[in-house]
Amino acid sequence: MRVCDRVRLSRGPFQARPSGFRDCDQVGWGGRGPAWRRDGQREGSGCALTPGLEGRVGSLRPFGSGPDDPGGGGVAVQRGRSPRQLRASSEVRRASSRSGQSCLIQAPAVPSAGAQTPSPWGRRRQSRLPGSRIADPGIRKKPAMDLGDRASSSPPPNFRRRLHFLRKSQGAALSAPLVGGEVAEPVAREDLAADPPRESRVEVMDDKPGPGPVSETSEFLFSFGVIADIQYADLEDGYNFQGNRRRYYRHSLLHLQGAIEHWNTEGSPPRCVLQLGDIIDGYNAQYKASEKSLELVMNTFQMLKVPVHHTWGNHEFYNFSRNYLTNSKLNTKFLEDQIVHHPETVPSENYYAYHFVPFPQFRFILLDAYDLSVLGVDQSSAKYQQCLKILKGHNPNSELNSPQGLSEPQFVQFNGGFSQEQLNWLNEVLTFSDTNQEKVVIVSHLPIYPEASDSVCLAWNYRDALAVIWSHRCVVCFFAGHTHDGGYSEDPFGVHHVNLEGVIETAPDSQAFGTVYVYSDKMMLKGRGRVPDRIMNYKRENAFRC
Ligand SMILES: Nc1ncnc2c1ncn2[C@@H]1O[C@H](COP(=O)(O)OP(=O)(O)O)[C@@H](O)[C@H]1O
Repeated sequence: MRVCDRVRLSRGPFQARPSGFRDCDQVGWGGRGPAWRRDGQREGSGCALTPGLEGRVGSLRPFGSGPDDPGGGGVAVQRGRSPRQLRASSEVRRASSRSGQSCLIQAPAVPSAGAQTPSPWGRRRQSRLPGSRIADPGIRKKPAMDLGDRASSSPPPNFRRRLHFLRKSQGAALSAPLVGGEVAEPVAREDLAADPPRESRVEVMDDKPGPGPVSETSEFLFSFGVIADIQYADLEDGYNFQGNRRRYYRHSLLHLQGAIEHWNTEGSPPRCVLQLGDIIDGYNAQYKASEKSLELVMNTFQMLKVPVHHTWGNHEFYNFSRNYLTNSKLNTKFLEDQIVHHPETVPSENYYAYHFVPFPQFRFILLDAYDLSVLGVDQSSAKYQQCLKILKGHNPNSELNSPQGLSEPQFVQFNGGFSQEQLNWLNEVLTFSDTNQEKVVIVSHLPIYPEASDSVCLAWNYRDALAVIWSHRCVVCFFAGHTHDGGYSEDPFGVHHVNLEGVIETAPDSQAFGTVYVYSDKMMLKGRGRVPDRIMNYKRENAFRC
C-alpha cells in the first residue's frame, strides 16, 4: 500500500483523543444511484461520484458538522488526484442497496481486503451481493464538498513522526505494531495463549472445500458463535420492503435451534455466542405478540450451553421501548468485564454497551448503534427531539424510512448512531486494550464500513466510529448484522468488517450462522449455509506497507 501524500484528520466536536492516526491512501464510500420503486419503475438518475472523491482534495464529509450533530471525527484522505485518476485507479464495484437503489462504491486504490487476503477455502469471496441491481454506468459528478475549518485541522499527535517513520520504512515489511508513533515490541505469541487448547484444527463443512493447512506456528485459542437477524414471528412467509427477498418468519426459529444444536455439540465448545440483533420481527408488535415471541426465542436460547451476548437492532425497538429492553433478558450487560482501577472503561447507563473478555488478551466490545435514534425513546424526551432533528437535518423525505434522494442514504429512521459519550468510552476501552496488547472484536447491529455494507444500512455516524477504531491498533474485526445479504471487507487499517447474513432471509434448506475460530495469528470464520468462510489475519502492519 502506498503511503498517501498527505493525510488530514478532520476534527469536529469529537472529543476522544486518538492515540495515533494511521495513514491511508484512499477510502471509498458508498454513492447513490437510481432508485427502483416497488412497481419496477426507475426514479432518479445515474450514480453520483462518491462524495469527496470528485475534487482534487479527497474528502469525507465529517458527520457532526452542525451544532446538533454528534461526533465529527471524520477523516479526509488522498490529495492531488483528479476524479479521472481516481476513477481510473479505483476499482469500481457495484453493490446492491436494500432500498432498491443501486450504488457504486469506490474501492480504495490500495489492494482491497478481498485481493490481499487469499480466500481460505480457495474461492475469492466478495461483498458483492446476489440479486444486486446494476447501477447506471453514467457517473454524475457532484461539486466537491467544503471541508471548512475541518480541512485545516491540525494532524493528530505524533502524526509527523509516524509519517516520517512510514516513509523511511517504504518497501520494508513492518512486523512491529506502532504505539503512539513509536515502534513497539511485537506481541509475543505466548502472551496471547494463556491456556489455549493445544489443537490447530478447523471443522470443514461438507459443501465447502477445506481451508488448507493451518500454519504450524498458528495456535488455536478459542472460538465463538455468531448469528444475526433471526426476526422470528409466528407468521406466514413474507417479503422485504422491496418485495424481492423472501422472509421465513416461522422457520427462523428452527434455524436458531439448528445453530444452537451445532454449537452445543462442537468438539471444542465456543466460549460464547454473539447475537447481532433483530431477534424478533417488528410485525410482532402489530399482532401484540412481542412478549410471547421474545419468550419463545429466549427459551430456545436457553438450550445453549454457553453465554449469549444480545445486541439490539431496530426490530427490538419496534417491539419494545429502551426502558423495557434495559430490564429484559435481552440486556446481557451483567456479563461485562470490569477493569479494576480503570473507571474510564466503565460504560455509562445512557447507552447499552459493554465489554467482556472471553479469553485472556481478547476483549469483545458490544456497541449500541441506536444510542442516537428516534426508535424506542419517549417522543416527549429531549433525546428524541435531538435525534429527530439530526435525522430530519439529513433526510427531508416525509417518509423518514426512505433514503430516496439522499446523498447520505444511511440517514433513515431504521438506522441510528453512536453518541459522543459512547464514542469517548469506546476510545477509552481501545486505549486500554492497546496498552495491554489485547486483540479486540467489536459487535454492533449496524455496520460501519461502506465497502462491506449496503450504504443504506450504515450507522448514521459510521465515520466517527471508524475514526475512533482507526486510531487504535487493537481492533481485529467488526461484526454487524442488519443487511441480511451479508458482506465483507478488510479496511485499509487491517480491520475486518463482517456483515453476517440474516437468518430471516435464509431458506429452510440452508443455514445462516458461523463459528469463529481464534488463533494466535488470525481468526477464521467458519460459515454455515449461506455464511461464507473467512480468514481474518492480524495484519495491521499492512496498512503501513507501500
Ligand atoms: N425504502 C424504504 N422506504 C420506506 N420505508 C422503508 C424502506 N425500506 C424499509 N422501510 C421500512 O422500514 C422498516 C424497516 O425495514 P425492514 O426491511 O423491515 O428492516 P430490517 O432490514 O431491519 O428487517 C419497515 O417498516 C419498512 O417498511
